[in-house]
Amino acid sequence: MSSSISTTPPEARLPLALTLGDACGIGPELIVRAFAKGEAEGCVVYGDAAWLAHTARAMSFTPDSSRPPVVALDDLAQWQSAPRGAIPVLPIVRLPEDLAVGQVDARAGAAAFACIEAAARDALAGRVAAVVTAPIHKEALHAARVDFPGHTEILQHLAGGVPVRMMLANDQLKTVLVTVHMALRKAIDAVTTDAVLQTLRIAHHAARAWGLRRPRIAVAGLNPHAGESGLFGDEEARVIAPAIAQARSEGIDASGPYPPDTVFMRARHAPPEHPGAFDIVVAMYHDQGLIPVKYLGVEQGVNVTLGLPFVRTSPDHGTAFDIAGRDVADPASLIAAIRMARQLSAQPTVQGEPGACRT
Ligand SMILES: NC(=O)c1ccc[n+]([C@@H]2O[C@H](COP(=O)([O-])OP(=O)(O)OC[C@H]3O[C@@H](n4cnc5c(N)ncnc54)[C@H](O)[C@@H]3O)[C@@H](O)[C@H]2O)c1
Ligand SMILES: N[C@H](C(=O)O)[C@H](O)COP(=O)(O)O
Repeated sequence: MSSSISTTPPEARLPLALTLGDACGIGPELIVRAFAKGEAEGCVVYGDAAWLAHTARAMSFTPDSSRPPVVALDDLAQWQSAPRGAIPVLPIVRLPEDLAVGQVDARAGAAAFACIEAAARDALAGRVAAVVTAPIHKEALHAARVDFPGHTEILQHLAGGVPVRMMLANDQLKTVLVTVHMALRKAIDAVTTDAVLQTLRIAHHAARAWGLRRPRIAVAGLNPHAGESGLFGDEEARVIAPAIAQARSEGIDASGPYPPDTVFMRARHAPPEHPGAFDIVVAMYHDQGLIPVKYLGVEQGVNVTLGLPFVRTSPDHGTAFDIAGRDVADPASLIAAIRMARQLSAQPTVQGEPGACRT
């Protein structure tokens, strides 16, 4: 993760579960590319060995980077016996051969869900060190009658409904969202004092576990210019400020609400031009928090679910149906997600119930 997060090398005892994602998207080719680059060492793919082998055959490789062999495991316990450089696959699903890459297909949605479920089960049972998820397509999931919008909500459900928050992070910026996958009209109503306070507690707890003694958390407003003293809305004074005050009384270094259009610029850590006034920005809704991180470079960003009893990371991009199957997708964000999962899972207290935090 960021150079500002202290880490220790992971114990190599448990593998990372790497889910296949939507087979019609770029996930499978990114997984092959990550293994070919030697960046997925210690990962076991929860997916379909035949589909991955087929994907690998369709990709081009130079003499410096050869096509990794795919090995189907009978059991997770066999993962360490796979040859070095091979792609070990726990065959959770068998995908139909007539799936068309680049298209929404309920069968791909159902398979993606089965892989996530299996990985989460193993993470909850302590059989894997972390879960890294390749991208899924939300329409395919919906077509498969999976009643969750994304991984965040699926994993929250499988973990028993614990409070979770989505964080998007790169080396320069970390944002944690109060609301995630919902219509903007609903998101505005879902910005409550309790939801903001819970976000602050979860973000503070997670950042402390990364090694920040007193994380500086900026809170974005909801309205333009954070309401301009009530001229453009009163949620800042009525809803957000009381959450900040309560968090501060609990020892959390929260401040704001700040004008949303400039708070990310102030938090950006890229010295010397951008010294970074804050460690984390709490954003009120999905696009407010995700656009600044993705705009800095979709290849750098990592999505982390905070609050789960296990580590879960993901690339910050989606299934990219427009380029799937063309062998042009950039594996950098998936590789960053794998690296971050290794680092965070080496931190014993990174996840879990935050409660009220006093420093
Ligand atoms: N982690 C996840 O599971 C995840 C994350 C984001 C979006 N999604 C889902 O993915 C689906 C498609 O979303 P979208 O089209 O809005 O966003 P997208 O990220 O899939 O694609 C947006 C643009 O970025 C490009 N792009 C994305 N990843 C790339 C890569 N690795 N290399 C090169 N170019 C890349 C695409 O070609 C496209 O032009 C939606 O269903 C969305 O909800 C899933
Ligand atoms: N909101 C995420 C993004 O835009 O990157 C994406 O939809 C993935 O969400 P899950 O991790 O919940 O699948």
